[in-house]
Amino acid sequence: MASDTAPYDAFLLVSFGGPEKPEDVVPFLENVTRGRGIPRERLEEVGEHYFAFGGRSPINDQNRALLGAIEEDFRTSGIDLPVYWGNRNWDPYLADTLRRMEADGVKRAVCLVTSAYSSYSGCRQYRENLADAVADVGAGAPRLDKLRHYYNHPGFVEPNVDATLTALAELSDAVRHDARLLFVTHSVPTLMNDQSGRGGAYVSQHRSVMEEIVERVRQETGHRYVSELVYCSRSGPPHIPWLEPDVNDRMEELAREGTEAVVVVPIGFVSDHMEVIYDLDTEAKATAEKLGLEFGRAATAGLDPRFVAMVRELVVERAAVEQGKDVARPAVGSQPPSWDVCPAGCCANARGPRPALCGQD
Ligand SMILES: CC1=C(CCC(=O)O)c2cc3nc(cc4[nH]c(cc5[nH]c(cc1n2)c(C)c5CCC(=O)O)c(CCC(=O)O)c4C)C(CCC(=O)O)=C3C
Ligand SMILES: [Fe+2]
Repeated sequence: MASDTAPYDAFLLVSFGGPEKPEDVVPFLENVTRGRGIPRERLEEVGEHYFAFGGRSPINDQNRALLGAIEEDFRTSGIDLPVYWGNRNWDPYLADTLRRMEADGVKRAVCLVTSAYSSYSGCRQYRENLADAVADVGAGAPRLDKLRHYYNHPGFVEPNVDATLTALAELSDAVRHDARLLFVTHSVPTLMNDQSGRGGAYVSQHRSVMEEIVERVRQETGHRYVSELVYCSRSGPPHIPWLEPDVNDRMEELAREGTEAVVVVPIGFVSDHMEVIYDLDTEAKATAEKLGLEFGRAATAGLDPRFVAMVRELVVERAAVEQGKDVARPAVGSQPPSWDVCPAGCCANARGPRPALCGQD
């Protein structure tokens, strides 16, 4: 039987990677920040976040679980594609995974990266990592296509809507109605936002997800919650502007203005990365306690079956495109479905052009 995922003969999950034991932490941070100009004090501080969790990031286990769920979903949907996983910053490294794919006879794979939005860090840098890994492996490396951005796919947005509703329901009745929704994502340099997508896409994509969730929560609850986009994990030297406000700073202001409860909704993250379990569940929660704010945290998409099914739907959609067929491209909110092949110049590398796959340049 011809598979509806031709021309692909494998699926590749592409992610960030994280340390798994205390001895991994410093070499991991060196991998992440090589040539990125991150001050030493920031590195020491972030190292402490990892040490506080036993030197183990949750991200690799989350990717193993996601890959397992995708494999199972493929199997029950009659899709016969082997699944692979490779990282930018830690074992299993992309080049090692590509070597294994070559040895298994894989010729052409479709890739999902674990960043949903456009930015250099979340898109082009992965495209550069794929180019580097292919160059490393040589002529026998599989050909790679990257799935479109999925921040506005219903399979990503709907789990976030339900998670917001659940977190709101868990607040006490007295404060729920006037609770502030704080949609949280990873801060990036303002220049990186300016250069994201065809310009400013990082923030505008997050805003469209936030507005869609707020509207759907209104449809369910009859109340339009006052909402805003805030940031976590600011890094870099202090003289370089990054997206603001920081979630903690904003909670300070809100508490002073009389807000009694906040729900943080980490739409910038697909699972409970270190930024979620440290910056939100540990640091922001402590800030809320100090300020006397009631605090809720919405779950990330994680292993939600709709999110897992989205991966399959995107694979089938892209295969149909490659077969020359017309396809429906599900997308919710104010933004159209994203491109399959990144346009020239999108998510530019502020340090200058480098070889990248899956785009026009
Ligand atoms: C947009 C974005 C995402 C996408 C959202 C997504 O993919 O989910 C993301 C993901 C991640 N970032 C992660 C960790 C780190 N990011 C760092 C540094 C930086 N991130 C940046 C941006 C982003 N990062 C930037 C502009 C820097 C400055 C250095 C540079 O310009 O490249 C540093 C260095 C120390 C520090 O500076 O904080 C670390 C340790 C982890 C793993 C977490 C875990 O272990 O669970 C993940 C998934
Ligand atoms: Fe990061």
